[in-house]
Amino acid sequence: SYVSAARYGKDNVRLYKVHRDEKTGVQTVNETTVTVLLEGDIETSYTKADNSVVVATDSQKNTVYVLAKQNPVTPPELFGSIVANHFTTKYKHIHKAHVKVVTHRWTRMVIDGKPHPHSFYRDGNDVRVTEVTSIEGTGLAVRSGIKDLLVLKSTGSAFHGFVRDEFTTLPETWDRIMSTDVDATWEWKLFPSLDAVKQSVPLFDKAFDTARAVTMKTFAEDNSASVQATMYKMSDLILAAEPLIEHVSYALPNKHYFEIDLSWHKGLKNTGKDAEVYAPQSNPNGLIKCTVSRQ
Ligand SMILES: O=c1[nH]c(=O)c2nn[nH]c2[nH]1
Repeated sequence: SYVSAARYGKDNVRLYKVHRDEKTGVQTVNETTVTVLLEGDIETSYTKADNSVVVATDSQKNTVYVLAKQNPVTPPELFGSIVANHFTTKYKHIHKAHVKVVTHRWTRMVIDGKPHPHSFYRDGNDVRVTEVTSIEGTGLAVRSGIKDLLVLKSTGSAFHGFVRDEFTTLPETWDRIMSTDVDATWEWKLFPSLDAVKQSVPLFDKAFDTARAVTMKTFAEDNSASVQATMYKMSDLILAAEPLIEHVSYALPNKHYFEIDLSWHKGLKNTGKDAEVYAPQSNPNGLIKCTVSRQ
């Protein structure tokens, strides 16, 4: 047997950094969870118990904190690139470094109509996900995204015209609840170097804000014929917004809400146009995935 693939590192490195503006007294915070995984000439650490090739995961964790002190931690695409590039540059036997930066929401409080200088709240469980792979001699592959953005619309969603055969029981509907947990990813054109990432810094926050806004606006406004049709529209709009984005992917669970027939109780009408009381389903759920790429 032989090691056909291997990568190792530190997961769940929690990182918080504050910026203090001495002049205005305004403080800004950033909280992330970082994962580092290294690849390279490390097989002997598995096959020969040779630890001489092991950059300890503890050292990798230390490196994240040192680089966070010495460099900007935002946008996450920049910080992830700095960390990934560090490992493929400093260690000649490490040829690939994968860095994932999950940014948690701390939204500044507005108190009496004014943004508060140092108070924040978690206005949603959705996170900004950034994954950077530094490939020695090639460049930096950057993927950005949104995860755990839970959305629901109470109408404006239909599903009919699908295959009907001896396996079909699902009734057609022209008016249904649609709910999903958005997992969106957009892949940037390969950056040849860390400098190239630095030159594109203004694009990353703009792309994230656009992708989040497009996702919610399209979800809300599209008279959805299916999850498939709506997610394609979202992807197309994100590609149109940023030429450096080459692929957009969505993975959307269809979180079903089932009508409950209450007619057994004195003929109570609660189906079709009379439906008001529904049973949210934990499982099973639909799962609709797609990747839309630039022509
Ligand atoms: O939007 C939907 N897409 C599907 O493929 C599907 N299948 N059942 N319900 C569904 N809803």
